[in-house]
Amino acid sequence: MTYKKIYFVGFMGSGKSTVGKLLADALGMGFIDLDDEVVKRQQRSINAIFREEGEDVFRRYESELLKEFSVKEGLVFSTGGGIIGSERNWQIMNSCGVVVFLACSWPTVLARLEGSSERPLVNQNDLESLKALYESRQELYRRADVQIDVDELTPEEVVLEIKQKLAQG
Ligand SMILES: Nc1ncnc2c1ncn2[C@@H]1O[C@H](COP(=O)(O)OP(=O)(O)OP(=O)(O)O)[C@@H](O)[C@H]1O
Ligand SMILES: O=C(O)C1=C[C@@H](O)[C@@H](O)[C@H](O)C1
Ligand SMILES: [Mg+2]
Repeated sequence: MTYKKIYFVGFMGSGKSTVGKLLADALGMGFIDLDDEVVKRQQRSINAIFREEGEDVFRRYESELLKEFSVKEGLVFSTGGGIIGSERNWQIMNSCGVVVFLACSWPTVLARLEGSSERPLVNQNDLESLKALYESRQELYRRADVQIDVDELTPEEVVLEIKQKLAQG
């Protein structure tokens, strides 16, 4: 079955990029990783954008691309971990498709992000402030239409569970 659009949201390391690609392939839908699209469009890394123009400008680029892709059908998106911070982004996602939250515990996030240097918010923050950011976002992520608790699941199992939940409507 092809859906209009599916948007993955969740904290860094929750598996949005990994699972998004797998689900798109399983459903025969196109796949867009919004972080990768910003990098392609800007021809700079996310670290460089944060360093040279700051987080607010990165958020603007991210929102512009979300809007730009909203006219296309049959796409699965992995969004950046902070997409949920803007009401405008929610309006676009809610009006264009289904939002799926990959819920991941803090210890699992930590294990998955170990050694990561591509994520400016991981580089900039100490563990305590990164955890505070994680906690402050949970309520926003829970606004999604569907939640999958991913800690104990392989990416393939996450995909199966999403397919089941989407089929239930
Ligand atoms: N269900 C899973 N089980 C085990 N490892 C996973 C699972 N999902 C993702 N991973 C691993 O966790 C790491 C982070 O995954 P991924 O890059 O997909 O997260 P993300 O949500 O896209 O993060 P970001 O918001 O920073 O882009 C990768 O090394 C990936 O292989
Ligand atoms: O959680 C966040 O705010 C971010 C997550 C990444 O996906 C990137 O979008 C960027 O590093 C910011
Ligand atoms: Mg990603």
